[in-house]
Amino acid sequence: MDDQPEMKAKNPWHRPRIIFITVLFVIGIVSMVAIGVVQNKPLHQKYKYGIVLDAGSSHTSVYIYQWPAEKENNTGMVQQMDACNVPGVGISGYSTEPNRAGDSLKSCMDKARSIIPNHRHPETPVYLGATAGMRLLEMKNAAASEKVLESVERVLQTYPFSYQGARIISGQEEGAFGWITVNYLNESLRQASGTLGALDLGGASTQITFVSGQKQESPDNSIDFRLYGHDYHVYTHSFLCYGKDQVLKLSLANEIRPVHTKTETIVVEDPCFHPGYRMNKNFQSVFNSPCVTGLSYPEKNFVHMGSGNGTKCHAAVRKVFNDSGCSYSICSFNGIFQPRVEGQFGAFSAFFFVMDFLNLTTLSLDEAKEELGKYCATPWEIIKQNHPNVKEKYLAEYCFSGTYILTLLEDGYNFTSHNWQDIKFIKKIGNSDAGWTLGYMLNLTNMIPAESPDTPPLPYGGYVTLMVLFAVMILLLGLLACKVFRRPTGSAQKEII
Ligand SMILES: O=P(O)(O)OP(=O)(O)OP(=O)(O)OC[C@H]1O[C@@H](n2cnc3c(O)ncnc32)[C@H](O)[C@@H]1O
Ligand SMILES: [Ca+2]
Repeated sequence: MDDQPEMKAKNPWHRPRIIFITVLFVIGIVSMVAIGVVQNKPLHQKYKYGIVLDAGSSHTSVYIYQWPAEKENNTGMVQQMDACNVPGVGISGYSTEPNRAGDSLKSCMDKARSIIPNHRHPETPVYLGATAGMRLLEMKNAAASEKVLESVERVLQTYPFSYQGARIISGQEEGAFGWITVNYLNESLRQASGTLGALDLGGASTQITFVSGQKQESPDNSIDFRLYGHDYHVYTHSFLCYGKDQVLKLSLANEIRPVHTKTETIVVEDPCFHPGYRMNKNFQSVFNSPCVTGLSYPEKNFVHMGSGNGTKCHAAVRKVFNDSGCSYSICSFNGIFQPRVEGQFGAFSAFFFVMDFLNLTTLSLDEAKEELGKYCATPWEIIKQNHPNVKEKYLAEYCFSGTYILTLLEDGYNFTSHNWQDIKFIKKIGNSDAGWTLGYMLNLTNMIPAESPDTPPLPYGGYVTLMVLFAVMILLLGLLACKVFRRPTGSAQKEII
């Protein structure tokens, strides 16, 4: 028993060995933490890109989207990187010279090529979707619409991207993808809670889409989605010819009909244009659309003269809605089934442009009607003086467009003063425009899974924190163990001293 402490005290390697083991232990722990951190660190942000061309009736816009390469299936990850407005008219406006349709896209496509990194070009998908302008052209002249699509296809194929096709999308798709876009951007798809309805007003058609708990009486208007593990029963309808440019033609045509055409100068008085507004127009510009049907018209010009009367304008616009003949329990207009509107709505495109210009976005329905009445009665000269920088065509039409919007929402879709505040007039959500294009791309690239993707139980930050805490705990335990392990030796040494 006496020999033992003497032997330990004499061992010259005892202390260095403990130091060596401790150092190794510390290095081990530090390496473990370092490897954990490095291994799980997000890779240097790498983005992927996608391009969607919205070939609308009034103009084409090119949207470029980007998303972090490793997070394709996470909601809210795809963002709009850039939007480019193609100069000139929409592609359906090139029906008589189709080659110019493709050429018109070049400036925006060149821009896309310059802002997307070169090494991503071959894998960047390009989609073109045409909406109501091309639907109408197809109805009027199928061969011309085919040529226009061929022309845009030829040009898009000259770019180094992955061309995925140019086609006319259906009104149902336009409504559904607009709904997906706003709910994806609003991050409402992951939570089973409320979604946003989508209201889109274009130049040639308008769409209404919302989740409805009521019985869907018309299969054409009903879509079922399963997204991120949730089921959605969505009502949608697209009214062709009810975009604001076509309704202007319809309502003008209604006012022209009673006019006696034998007189020298035909004057059409219009309560939806400001007093003092006088413009020479061609009958053809009103009657050239398949939306304005069954009428012969004189090959003459007419004088379009404003009288600025909100009440009469509302009455004139009201005539474009047909309220008779609903074969369902409930309809919007023109015999189309529509359940009662439910929940919150995002109203975008021309709903926003017009209501925002008129400063009506935050008013109640009654206040909006009153303000609009005053605006319509304002003389055209004063309107022009007050807005010298606004395009004159838009400026002349805001009274009509505002009246159409209020009439469509109240008399058409049956919103009331009680649920008026449920409509939010929006242009963007975050940095991305509200519209059908993002939803279209998410769908075609399978970026919205039916089931919720498996997510790690801990976020990255939480994972690293836990790793560090555990490492520190093990280190402390190790040191404690060393101390306890050394204690008998120390007391034995003391005994010798
Ligand atoms: O959906 P479709 O019917 O194909 O048409 P579009 O896609 O071309 O239609 P937009 O939403 O781009 O525009 C809708 C209408 O609003 C008009 N518009 C665009 N910007 C506007 C602004 O700032 N003020 C007023 N009107 C505007 C435009 O000329 C159209 O008549
Ligand atoms: Ca549109």
